[in-house]
Amino acid sequence: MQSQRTNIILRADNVNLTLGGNPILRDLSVEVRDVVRTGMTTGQVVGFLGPSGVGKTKFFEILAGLLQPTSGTVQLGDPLQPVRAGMVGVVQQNYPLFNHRTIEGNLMLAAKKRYPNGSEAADRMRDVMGRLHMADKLGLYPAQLSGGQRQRVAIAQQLLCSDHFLLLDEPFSGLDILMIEEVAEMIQEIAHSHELNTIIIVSHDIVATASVSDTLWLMGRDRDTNGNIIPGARIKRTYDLAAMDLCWDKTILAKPAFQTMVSEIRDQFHQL
Ligand SMILES: Nc1ncnc2c1ncn2[C@@H]1O[C@H](COP(=O)(O)OP(=O)(O)OP(=O)(O)O)[C@@H](O)[C@H]1O
Repeated sequence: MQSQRTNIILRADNVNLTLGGNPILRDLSVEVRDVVRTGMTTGQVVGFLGPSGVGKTKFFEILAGLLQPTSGTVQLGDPLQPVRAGMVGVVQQNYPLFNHRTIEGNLMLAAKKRYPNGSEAADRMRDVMGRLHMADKLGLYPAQLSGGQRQRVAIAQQLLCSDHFLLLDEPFSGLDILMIEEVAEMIQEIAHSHELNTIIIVSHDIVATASVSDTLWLMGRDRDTNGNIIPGARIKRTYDLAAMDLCWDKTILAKPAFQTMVSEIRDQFHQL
């Protein structure tokens, strides 16, 4: 399908992070451009892959404005502006919800931060929950939901109080195959509900992540001429799945080019 990448809507420039004297991220630069398809609203989905301990979470926190890098900048939006905490919704794995409040009560707390007018907050909350096929769960308590349903509520919470950008930490972990498909569909649905919507997924599940992404970032470290690791991770490789015609279509999972890419990524993990 014909697509184009236009304005930059997220940009990290020469991000460095040193913790306890150890370089964790080194001169890390990356950008996300608005993907445009004629006659369609197309958001962006970036899959962010890398071996355990390489620095994904730290970069994730910097992208969300939750951690200040040692040097470098992150800008996002259209027009670009320096990231501040709250601009990016972060959905962590443990989906923190207040157990003594109903789902509606939990979500109204988030919605009122952004929409001080109670009836507007309630309208936005019902709209978001409707889009996530959860409108009938508003009266329940968190303990009455399944893990997947709690995840949806956590996503709804972030959609209500942030601006187009969502970071999902391990959205597929602990889910069975049917739930993975359902979450993948939901991610695409949210992404494509607004042109600027951009979802960044950090995950160890290469296939599920690649199946929903239009871009993949591979994070890793360089090696010197003797093969020793140079401390500090960078984005080692970017796959443009839109240009490779490997996105927005469930049938890509069966395409030989998709399978070749997945095994290439698996092989690269040993070097990253
Ligand atoms: N406060 C700290 N001081 C020093 N080093 C730290 C600190 N916090 C994290 N690190 C180191 O930073 C590196 C990157 O950690 P990070 O949590 O970002 O990795 P990750 O890629 O998200 O790993 P995983 O996939 O296992 O969650 C790790 O090697 C970790 O030991």
